[in-house]
Amino acid sequence: VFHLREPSAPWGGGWLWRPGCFPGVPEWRWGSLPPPSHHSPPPGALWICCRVERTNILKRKFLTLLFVKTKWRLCCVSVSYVERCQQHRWRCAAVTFTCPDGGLCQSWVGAIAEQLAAITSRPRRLLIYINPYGGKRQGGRVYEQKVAPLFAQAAISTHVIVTEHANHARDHLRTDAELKKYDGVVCVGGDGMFSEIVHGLIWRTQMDSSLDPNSPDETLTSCSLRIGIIPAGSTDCICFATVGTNDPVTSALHIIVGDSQPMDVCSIHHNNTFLRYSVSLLGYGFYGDVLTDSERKRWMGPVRYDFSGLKMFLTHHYYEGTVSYLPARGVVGTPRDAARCRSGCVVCQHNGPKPSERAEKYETDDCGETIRGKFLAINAASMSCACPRSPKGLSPAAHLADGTTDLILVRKCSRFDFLRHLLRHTNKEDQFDLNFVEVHRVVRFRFMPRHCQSDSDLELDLLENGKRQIFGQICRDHPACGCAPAYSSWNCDGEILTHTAIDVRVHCRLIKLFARGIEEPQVFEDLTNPCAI
Ligand SMILES: Nc1ncnc2c1ncn2[C@@H]1O[C@H](COP(=O)(O)OP(=O)(O)OP(=O)(O)O)[C@@H](O)[C@H]1O
Ligand SMILES: CCCCCCCCCCCCC/C=C/[C@@H](O)[C@H](CO)NC(=O)CCCCC
Ligand SMILES: [Ca+2]
Repeated sequence: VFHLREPSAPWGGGWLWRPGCFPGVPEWRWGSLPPPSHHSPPPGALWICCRVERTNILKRKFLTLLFVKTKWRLCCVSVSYVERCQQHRWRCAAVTFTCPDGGLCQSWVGAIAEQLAAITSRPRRLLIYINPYGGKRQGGRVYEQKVAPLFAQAAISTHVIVTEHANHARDHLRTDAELKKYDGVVCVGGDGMFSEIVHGLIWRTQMDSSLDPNSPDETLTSCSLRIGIIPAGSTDCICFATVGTNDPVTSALHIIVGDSQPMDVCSIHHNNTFLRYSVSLLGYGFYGDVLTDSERKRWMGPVRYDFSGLKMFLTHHYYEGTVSYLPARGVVGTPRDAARCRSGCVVCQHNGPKPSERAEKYETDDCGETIRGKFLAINAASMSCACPRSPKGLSPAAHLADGTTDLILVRKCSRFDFLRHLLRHTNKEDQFDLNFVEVHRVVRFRFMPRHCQSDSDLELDLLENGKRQIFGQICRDHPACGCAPAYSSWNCDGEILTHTAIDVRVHCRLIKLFARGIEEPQVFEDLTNPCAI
């Protein structure tokens, strides 16, 4: 068999179904839309990638038998398509149509090519960054063996850059990359690598729009290029929470079919200076300490988080400070909802489109809430943060693109209670249904650690809590004492922030991913149907 890919054969997507009137093939029909009689995809009608090949097995066989060449020339059209498997995984499958007539075969190819060319959402040129040191250091191998062949099959042209140092991808995107040449940017690595791409693209977009990223009040311009994630990191929570699985082939197929999922991004500022962007977890206290400790153990690979997690759980530090926030008003949904953000989420559709109106309202609205206290953890989850460690995530009902973040405050409590809270991230129980945990859906918040509070605030504390506690705090601030530290660090999507006093604002749908959100199970229940291709 030899494959003869038509040089002009574009790759794209559409629907294949039966019965129909594809020329010469009574069984199957191809089109860019599903058949009108079906409200949902019929069994077996899946997104398609098309590969054209011409085989001459029979030709060769019969030539030796001195059969006339033209009579026995056999043409095949092989159509590759996406097949849904268990647990949100996608795989590439193929169906081959044989045709005794070369001209007819060419007309099929032409029909398919026409349909595919009409689909503009599919990327044709991608800029790819590979972090060779992420996770288990398998990024390069995963890309070469599992992803590159699929992109080649789909006729996607790629420019691949293997990063040589941290922030290589971010800096290249900020200044050097010729973004007009591409339909998307792909990172092969973990959440840290994704964060680099996000920082590079957002920065570049704001510069191109002459906007000031340092101002927390600036309405930022959304990035036009979509980002693909080939998971090869330690947590890979962005991929898991937007696709439902951490599987390189599945992610590659979502890129090939041109999916698009908008996502909220938080900008973090200190004294009107931009620090970083966050798309998943912004965590002070427990998650900040876990990250600080685990960075020293990078050599351990992904297991470093389990080790540092256990250590920080036993250490049981709490931190004092003040959190002020602006609740998300006029939005549908709360952090305690049973409903989850899924593909085509109606909450995101309802809350998402008018984010700037809400932001303006809040800028002139001074009625933020303020909470002062001792916290084991302060977490802001702009999305569920689901990952293999916690399949429902830090805030299971958070939304990918609703313009809000869920602010979770875990007050000082016993080790036993904190363990109950942590364990509930891994089972069906509600981690917020505890009297020392509160959760608020917000559009903006500030945190001020106690040691940064103004003198007047400290005097107020003195009056409220008595002299002894203030002296206790001063003692803790003193490094030589060996007492509990007065402040933690912020874990911002797996990077440590340089400041503890921060101002955070949510920017609704600032970026887009090559994903579609997690699909509801019934979408792929058809799999078990014997009619499936
Ligand atoms: N060539 C490189 N050498 C060293 N560090 C790099 C290189 N390329 C990227 N990095 C940095 O490595 C860090 C970690 O990478 P990555 O996010 O891919 O894996 P991870 O930390 O294991 O996974 P996760 O973020 O999912 O926990 C990133 O912050 C990135 O800036
Ligand atoms: C004693 C049993 C305890 C079980 C507790 C399980 C709770 C797990 C919640 C996991 C939440 C992950 C949030 C994602 C954060 C990522 O942006 C970040 C970068 O990859 N990862 C970490 O900071 C790594 C954070 C790792 C935390 C352990
Ligand atoms: Ca959100």
